[in-house]
Amino acid sequence: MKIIVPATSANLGAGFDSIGLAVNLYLTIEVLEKAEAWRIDHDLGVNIPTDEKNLLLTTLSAVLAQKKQHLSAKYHLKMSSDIPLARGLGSSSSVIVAGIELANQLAQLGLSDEEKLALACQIEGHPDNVAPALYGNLVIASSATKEVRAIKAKLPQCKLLAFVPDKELKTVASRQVLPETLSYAQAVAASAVANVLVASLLSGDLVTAGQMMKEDLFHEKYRSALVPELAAFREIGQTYGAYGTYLSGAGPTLMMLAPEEKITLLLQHLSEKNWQGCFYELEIDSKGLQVEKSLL
Ligand SMILES: Nc1ncnc2c1ncn2[C@@H]1O[C@H](COP(=O)(O)OP(=O)(O)OP(=O)(O)O)[C@@H](O)[C@H]1O
Ligand SMILES: N[C@@H](CCO)C(=O)O
Repeated sequence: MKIIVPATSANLGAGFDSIGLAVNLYLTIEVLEKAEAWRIDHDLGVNIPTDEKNLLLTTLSAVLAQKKQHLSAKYHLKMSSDIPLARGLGSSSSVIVAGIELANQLAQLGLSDEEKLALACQIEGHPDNVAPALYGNLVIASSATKEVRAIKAKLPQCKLLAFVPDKELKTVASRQVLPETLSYAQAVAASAVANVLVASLLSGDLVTAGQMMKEDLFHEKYRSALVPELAAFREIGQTYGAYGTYLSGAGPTLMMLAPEEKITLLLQHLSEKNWQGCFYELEIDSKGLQVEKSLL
């Protein structure tokens, strides 16, 4: 059995903690033979555990505990991923979604998509990465009230260009620079920008959506000191024809939405900056979580 989960790019500016899209980089988990103890073979570096401490297996345990289930067997697993870790492309959410599906498959839980999303939100804390990791495409979601609500949509036709810096930025660290409170007037203004962002995305108006990404009042201005390339990335985008730019997730990845015919020119100007990192031309993943040779 094989579980495949896409990377995700959250926030899109003003959609902080509630909007995200799935992109075509993948985490793959393969279940191999039964074993005396859990073992995960991977090449993700020495900081990623190969035993029960791995987020995949802590997620599996949390789901089994919540469902009052127990597995009689342990397995040898193979994990591979082309999602850069701690870069703002939802690496942790992809593992959480994979861990929920692993529990679903091995314990035959028969979880619905809604139950998987609710579990994922409990573990991750917000839905903007886990929802598109599960469903694919663009998802606008809220777990702010008791029920998790998620609306699936298609991103209007465009290309995605990401700059992924060489350095990690953990979500926890990137959230520490955010203010604890916003005034009533600030909250009203920030949600007005977010509302227009959503309306423009759903009506296919990427020009307005790009404006609203830039006008975010929830998080980018507080985080810009952590990602010094943001201002120049945005300026190049604006000058050479991108629809919009935003800090992907908690950063440091920067994302640009642009018409296909502008990508070469944009890449040319961005490359001249000689920043430390890689550029990725990405596509939307429209499938989300996939299981091959399902046990259910
Ligand atoms: N394949 C994996 N196996 C186990 N743990 C992982 C794996 N991928 C990511 N993680 C854990 O998640 C951490 C990164 O999560 P973090 O939320 O900081 O960033 P991200 O999910 O990559 O980006 P963002 O949430 O901003 O989109 C890693 O440092 C590691 O602890
Ligand atoms: N919305 C989250 C995404 C990263 O988990 C943030 O920006 O902190």
